[in-house]
This record gives sequence, C-alpha cells and structure tokens, in this order.
Amino acid sequence: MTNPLPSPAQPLKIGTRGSPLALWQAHEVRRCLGAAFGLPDAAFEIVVIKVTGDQILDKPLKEIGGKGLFTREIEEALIDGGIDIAVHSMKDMPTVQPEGLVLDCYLPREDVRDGFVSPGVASLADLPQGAVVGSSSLRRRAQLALRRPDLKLVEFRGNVQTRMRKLEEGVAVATFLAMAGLNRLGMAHVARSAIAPEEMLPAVAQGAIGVERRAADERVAAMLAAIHDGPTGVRLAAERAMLARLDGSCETPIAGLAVIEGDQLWLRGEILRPDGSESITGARRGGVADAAALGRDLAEELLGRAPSGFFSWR
Ligand SMILES: NCc1[nH]cc(CCC(=O)O)c1CC(=O)O
Repeated sequence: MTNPLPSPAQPLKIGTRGSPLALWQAHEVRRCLGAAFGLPDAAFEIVVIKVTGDQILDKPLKEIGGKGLFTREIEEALIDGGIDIAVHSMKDMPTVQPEGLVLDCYLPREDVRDGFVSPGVASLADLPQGAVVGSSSLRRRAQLALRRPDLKLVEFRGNVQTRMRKLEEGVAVATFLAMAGLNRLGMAHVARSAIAPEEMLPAVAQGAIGVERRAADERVAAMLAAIHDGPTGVRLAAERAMLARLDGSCETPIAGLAVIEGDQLWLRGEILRPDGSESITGARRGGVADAAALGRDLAEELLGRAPSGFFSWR
C-alpha cells in the first residue's frame, strides 16, 4: 500500500443508513477491518446518511418507486468523497453499481432463511385458514399467495420494533423477517421458526453484507480485499448474475440461492407472478469458477419457460 493506513487523525469514513441493523453492520465492518489491520475504533468514523426509503414509512416501497431508494444518497456521498466506504445489505443492492463505484467485498454470509415471526402461531403450516399476515416484500407476498391462497396479505413496513408493535396491536397475526437481521440484532427469539429454503426460497443475496468503494481508491481496495469472504463472493456472483439477467431487483418477485458443495455450486431460482398465481423454478449445478455463467444460464431457462405477460416488471 502506497498510502498510510487510516488513523485517529485521518479516519476511514464508513457510510451507512441509520437503522439499528444498518448500524450493526457498519460496526461489524469496522470490527473486521480493525482486526485485519490492528487498528483502533478511532481509526474509523461511522457516518450516518439519511436515505429516501427510510423517510417514507407509510407507503409500500413499490409506490414510492425508483431504483436505489435505500442506496442513492449513500452512493452519492461515496462518489463525492464524503465517505470512503459504504456498508450495505446485499439483498437491497441493484445488480449494477453507478459509474466509478465497485461492490465486490462481502463479509461471511449469515443465515439465509426467512424467519416466521408471530406472537401466537408456531409456524407457517400452523397459520389458520384466512389468517392476516403482514409483508411488504413482493417476493414473500407472491410466495405466500402461491402456497396459501387463503391468507390475507397486508402491507407491513418499518424496522423490527415497528413490526413487532403492529403484531401486538393485532394488525396481522404473523410476519416474516430475514433470520440474518434478527440474529445480528440479538432478536432471533422473535422468530417462532426459520423457514427452510425448500419451503420459501430466500431473496438473492439475503444474509450477506457488502462493502462498496470508489473504483479508483487503491488503498481501500487493498484493505477490503483482506476482509472479503471468497465463498460468499462465489455464491452472490451466481445469484446476482441470475437476477441481472432477469432484470430483477429487490422489488421484483424473484428468489435465488446458491450453495457450495465441495468444488460444485448448486443454484436454485424462482420467479413468480406478483399475485402468486404462478411460479417457475429451476436449478443448475456447476463448477464454482463458472458461478456467473450458471446464474445467467438459469435465468435464460426461467425466461424461456415463462409465458408472455409473466414479467410484469420487464
Ligand atoms: N429489505 C430490507 C432488508 N434488507 C436486509 C434485511 C435483512 C438482513 C439481510 O438479509 O442481510 C432486511 C430485512 C428483512 O428482510 O427482514
């Protein structure tokens, strides 16, 4: 490295959203970098950035519209030099980054499963006929409608605490939250059960934290390389290549999960009609070196099998 490491006098600025989960993730990146380079916390500055998606809480995300609702302001700060790195939940990230930014550093992936959260019901299978469940995720809503057309789906937004309060108020009897977020916040106990991927395939990149940087910043590139988790990189390469070929984002009813088995990668994918009336699933196995090709290939297959009109988002 030509440039010196960050120091308390010249701290590395870590940009993040202000939600409890986002802050936890930013602190985790600081911890990993600190451990890798023997740096104190004071060598880093955590910069909280307000994003559009966090400020409008009374509308479904698809109504607010536009890409990068949770990332635009953070990426602008990164480009402007107001921050040096940005920490993100990879499942919220578009498949293409703005010119001049790179997103290729991932921490080891957490639990990829969705959690079933309910004060009174033990699992998805135990939900009574016609029960009201809350979710604002297009993927989860479509997957639920497909399996349980009897359920009534209501919009549910906000952080874990807000959603728990809504459940207590009886707005819905159950909701769904990524186990990864619950585990990180020490709140896994609110999940009555974790839903197996076979029952509900998770979102592409669920459970993975990514660190974005300026392409030209070689000092930061070298630092991030030291904390990058290779297996997570391979899995996300496959899942995100599939998502990209499907023109998907975190606001489309698409699920995908790659797992490594020895030197092989096993990728599963699912696309749904938003109303859950139809789902198309597929899988690919191949070498880990061909991760992105596997993802594109599976996307092509799913596209080829989808009747016209299936992709309301394309
Ligand atoms: N879309 C919001 C979001 N983005 C990342 C997570 C959880 C953490 C993760 O998947 O890494 C969540 C909340 C949720 O789906 O429960």
